[in-house]
Formats: sequence, structure tokens, C-alpha cells
Amino acid sequence: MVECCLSTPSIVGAVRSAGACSTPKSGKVNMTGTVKSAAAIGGGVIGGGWIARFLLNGYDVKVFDPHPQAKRLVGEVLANAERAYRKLTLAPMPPKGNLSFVSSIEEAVCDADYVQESVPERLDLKRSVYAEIERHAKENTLIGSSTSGFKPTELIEGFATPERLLVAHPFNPVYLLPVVEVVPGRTTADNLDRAKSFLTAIGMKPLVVRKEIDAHIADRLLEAVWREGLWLIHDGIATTEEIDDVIRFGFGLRWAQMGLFETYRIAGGEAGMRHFMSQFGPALKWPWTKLMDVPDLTEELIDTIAAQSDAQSGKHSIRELERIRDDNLVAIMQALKGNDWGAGAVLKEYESSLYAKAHSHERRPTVDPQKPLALRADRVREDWVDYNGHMTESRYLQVFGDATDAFLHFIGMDKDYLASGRSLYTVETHIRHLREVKMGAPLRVETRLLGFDLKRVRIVHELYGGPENELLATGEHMLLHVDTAKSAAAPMDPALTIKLGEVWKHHRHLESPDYAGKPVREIMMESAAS
Ligand SMILES: NC(=O)C1=CN([C@@H]2O[C@H](COP(=O)(O)OP(=O)(O)OC[C@H]3O[C@@H](n4cnc5c(N)ncnc54)[C@H](O)[C@@H]3O)[C@@H](O)[C@H]2O)C=CC1
Ligand SMILES: C[N+](C)(C)CC(=O)CC(=O)[O-]
Repeated sequence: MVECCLSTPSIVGAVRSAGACSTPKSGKVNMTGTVKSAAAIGGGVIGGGWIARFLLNGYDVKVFDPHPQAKRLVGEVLANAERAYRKLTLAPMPPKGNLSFVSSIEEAVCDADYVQESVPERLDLKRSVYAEIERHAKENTLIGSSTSGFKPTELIEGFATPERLLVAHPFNPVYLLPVVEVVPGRTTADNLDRAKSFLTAIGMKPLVVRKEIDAHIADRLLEAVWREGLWLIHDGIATTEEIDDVIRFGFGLRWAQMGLFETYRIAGGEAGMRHFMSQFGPALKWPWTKLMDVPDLTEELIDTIAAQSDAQSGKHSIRELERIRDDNLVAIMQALKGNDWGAGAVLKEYESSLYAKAHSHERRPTVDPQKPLALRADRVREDWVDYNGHMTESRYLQVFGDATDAFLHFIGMDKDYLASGRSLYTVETHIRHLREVKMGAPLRVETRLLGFDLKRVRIVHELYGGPENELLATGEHMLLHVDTAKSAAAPMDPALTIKLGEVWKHHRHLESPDYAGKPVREIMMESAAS
């Protein structure tokens, strides 16, 4: 917790600037009730994570936090979050939202459709912040609280519009971990739905807690584990590092993918959960845990824990530790995505929503059909670079593959088309690497249709970039239309061929690339030998 800033809104009111709001208080969110802009009240560890998630998902965010270094602190969390997202996904993220720091709660919330409160865990402070939010926010602005343990009915005391306040309890780092415990309190079903769709749209998995309790679901569990950890240190049985080791080399790996009960079902062998319960149930009554006893947090115990923690992790700054943690979380989530499981399944769903948005009319670039199609732009990310300092080979295929996907969306191969059991598979690829492509270089792909018939599409992508906007690489591809259930070639839907025909009407007049259709050159061994 940042000690300097347990400021109450009345103190904050002294620095409030006037005339901040363009929207009158009574203004509706918008016609559809969807969230378009967000405010963050509190930009510490958790507020900073929320701010990063909102911004990276394209929402403008106004932040109020009286901490004198709030800008720097949020900036550092945001930098780490951007770094993590570059590794997390290649899906087209929306343009980043605008971040502004304001000097009052009023300025922060007056235009916002969604407000996330992340001030320190003190009930009086939270309530006074809500009173200020309520005074200045639009009438159907949603308010989410990051509280780790307060129940919504405690939070809403004295609040005139409790139907719009809910607990939205996230997990650190908020920009990566998907789950958010949503505790509705007296929120209306409509507002609950709005909150859930907003949280889902920013890549989260809202889990509605059906009955409010202190500390919701997760912190009840986490506190039990933490309490046992404190006892183990207090009793001199284990150090902070040893406790962390049994988790990270052992059951923590299981928890990341199956949680507690599914793991224990397997631990029951073929007889499953019933056998597990009968074998280990009695142990619950043995003195395996300290139950609700809490060790006194004496200076001595705190010193021991802090010293052990320094010995364990003191060689890294907190920001470095965050980056190590983020890299590991990204690796786990990507592995789980490959298995379409747990947090990986959420990531997969989120990515497909990003692709769908990118290909929707809203964000589709204006395309001039008379020219090669400019459907894909990117930048060489830091983990795309090989030991030569160049974009590594597999990333060329990634960039061209994404450009092919963009082209297929352009001609009408959308989610519904795929769901109908039809798709286009790439059956042949020829990539030419023409110039060095270095880290950070902006890339632009131009796509041209070289021909098509009822079952095949032939395209070529040209990759441009670098300081002179030069041609860096080319990729020529043959795609085959298939019936995915039969895994056999099949004619395309007429809608696709009509669209291809429209593109072809223009592209047939473009100058044919002289390299197209040519194989990799042969090496004449006779001349090499002579
Ligand atoms: N740290 C964690 O692991 C988690 C914390 N939470 C919850 O998130 C909330 C915030 O916790 P942290 O971010 O950890 O605390 P923090 O101490 O890192 O940040 C709190 C921020 O609130 C600011 N603040 C203080 N008074 C304010 C006011 N009147 N208006 C606006 N900003 C004000 C402070 O300057 C500080 O930057 C708490 O309710 C906590 O229980 C939820 C999930 C995890
Ligand atoms: C320790 N804590 C209660 C603040 C933890 C949380 O609320 C969730 C988390 O991120 O572990």
C-alpha cells in the first residue's frame, strides 16, 4: 500500500479543476448501453493493471490518483503490460486508448461509462469515494470495485444508486490474468450483463459469485494457504523460498490448469472423487493445518519473512520480477491455448474476438480494389528476432499467414462460413527473403490475387517496410477450398467466387510479378565443381 495517499475525496476536492465534463450528469451512457470510455479511481498496483488492460483494449481512460508519482507508477506498469501483450498475442489489438491524469474524481468520472475503483482496502475511504463518483457520474455509469474482501452490501451503504455498483475483483497482474470475481450485490440484471460483456470484451472471464461473503471465493482460499505459510515460517519449518518451491515445482503447476477439485478427482484413481474423499477426508480432522489460528505478526516474524524474501528475490527489482512473472504467465497461457484449456481457452476466445473486430466494417481499413489490397500491417516484435538480429524465418510465414487470413475475411470467409464446415487451406507456399528485416521495423503487406477457380485461390503477398519502405519479402500461396468434415476439396460458395471475381476484375490489370510461379532456383552442380 502506498502510505502517502490515503487521501479522502474532500482533500482531493481542493485540487479539483472546474468545467471538466463535456457530458451533463444526466447524460445516458449511450444508445446501446455499451461501455465506450473508462475511469480509474486509484492507480496503484491494481488500478495500474486495470488502466493498462483498458488502454490496450482501445478504451480511453481518465485516472484520478493523488499520489505525487502516480504518472510514473502507472507508466511503468503500462510499459510492462505492453511488453507482455506483444508476447501474449499476435491478434490485431485495437489502437491504444488515450490516457489522461486528472485532478479530481469529478473530472475522471463525468464522461465515463465504466468506473473502476481501486483505492486502498478501507471501507470508509471506499464509501467516500463512491459518494463522490455518484455525485458526478452519468446516471447509468457502471461502477466496479476492486475490493479484495468487502461485500457489496457493505460498500453501498449510503449510496443512492446501488443498482450500478458491483464488486469486480481482479487478480494481479490485472492485464494478464483473466478471471474477475463479480459480486452483484443489488446490481440489476441489466447492469450485471453490461458489466459482464464489457469485462469479456477486454479479455477477462467474469465469474459471478452467487452469494456475497467476506473475501469472495478466491481470497478465502488464498488466505487459508497464506496463513499456513506464515505458520510454517513462524514455527521454523520452512523458509519463504521453500514454501514457494513446493508450490511452483509441485501443486502450483497443477492449479494453473485444473484447479483443486479436478486435480483431486484424478488423485482418487479410477474410483475418482469418491475414493479421494474416503481416503483423505479423515485427514481433515487430523492436525494437518492450523485452521483459523493466525500467528501474531510480531516485528520478529515480519523481519524473518522480509529477510527471507530479500534472500530469495532481492536480486531483482519489483519491475524485473513483474517481467519474469509476466513472461512465465504468457508462456503458460500460450501452452494452455494450444490445448484449448482453462486460461488458454479464454485467450483463444479473446483472440478470435479481436480478429472478428479487426475484420468488421468498423475497423476494416479502406481498401482500394484497383490496387494490391493493403489488409495487414504490423511491426517486428522483440521476440521475432533471431541470433542474427533479423526477423526469424517462421515469423515471415506468420505475417503472410495473417495477411492470408485478412484476405479470406475480405472475400467473405467469416466465422459463420467456417462454422458451416467449409474453409480454405494453404497447400503450397513460396517465400523469398529479399532484405534484412530488423527489430521494431514497421511492416506493411500488399496482397494481390493471381487467379482462382471454383476450388483454388492463388495469391501473392509483398512485404514492405524499413527506412525506405522497400520490398523486403514476398510470399506466394495456393489455397484449396475444402469441405472440412470430409477433408476433401469442394467448390466454394458462390458468394466467395463473386467477391473474388470483383477483386480479379481489377487485379488482372496489375503488372504480373516476374517472380510469381517460379520455383526455388537450381544450383548447377557441374559448374560449381569445375
Ligand atoms: N494488491 C493486490 O494484490 C490486490 C489488491 N486488490 C484490491 O485493490 C484495491 C487497491 O489495492 P492496491 O492497488 O494493491 O493498493 P495500492 O496501495 O497499490 O494503490 C492504491 C492507490 O490508491 C490511491 N488512492 C488513495 N486514496 C485515493 C483517493 N481518495 N482517490 C483515488 N486514489 C486514491 C493511492 O495513491 C494508491 O496509488 C484494494 O481494494 C485491494 O484490496 C485486488 C486484487 C489484488
Ligand atoms: C492479497 N490480496 C488479498 C490482495 C490478493 C487478492 O485480492 C487477489 C490476488 O491478486 O491475489
